[in-house]
Amino acid sequence: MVDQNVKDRIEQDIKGNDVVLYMKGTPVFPQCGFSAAVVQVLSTVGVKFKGVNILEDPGLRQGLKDYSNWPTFPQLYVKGELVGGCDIVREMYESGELQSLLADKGVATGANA
Ligand SMILES: N[C@@H](CCC(=O)N[C@@H](CS)C(=O)NCC(=O)O)C(=O)O
Ligand code: FES
Repeated sequence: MVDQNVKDRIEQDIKGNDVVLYMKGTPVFPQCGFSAAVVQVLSTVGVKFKGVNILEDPGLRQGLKDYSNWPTFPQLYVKGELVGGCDIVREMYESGELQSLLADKGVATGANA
C-alpha cells in the first residue's frame, strides 16, 4: 500500500517529466555509485531528466519501492513507466536499446535535447 500523498507526488513527477531518475543524491552530487552510473549514462546519451533525491524523503523512498515494485535505487522512469535500475540501464545503453526506447517514445537526445 502506497500512501496517497506519496502516490500523488510520484505520479505528478512521472507524468509531468519525460525522464525521471529517483536516485541517492543529486545529478550534480550523486551519493552512491549506482546512482552516479545512471546519471553518467543519461548525460552521455544527452537526455534531459529530472533527478529526485530519495535520501531527503524517507516516505518517498519506501513509497517508491512499493509503487514500482522495485526494491532498490536508482529507478529510472521514462514517460511514466519504470525502465529499471543501474544494471538494466547500463545494459540497455550498451546494446543501444535505451537509445531506441527514448527515440520510440519521442524523447529528444543529443543535440536535439
Ligand atoms: N543492482 C542494483 C544496484 C542498486 C542497489 O543495490 N541499490 C541499493 C543500495 S544503493 C538500494 O537502493 N537499497 C535500498 C535502499 O537503500 O533503500 C541496480 O541495478 O540498480
Ligand atoms: S548507498 Fe551504498 S551502495 Fe548505494
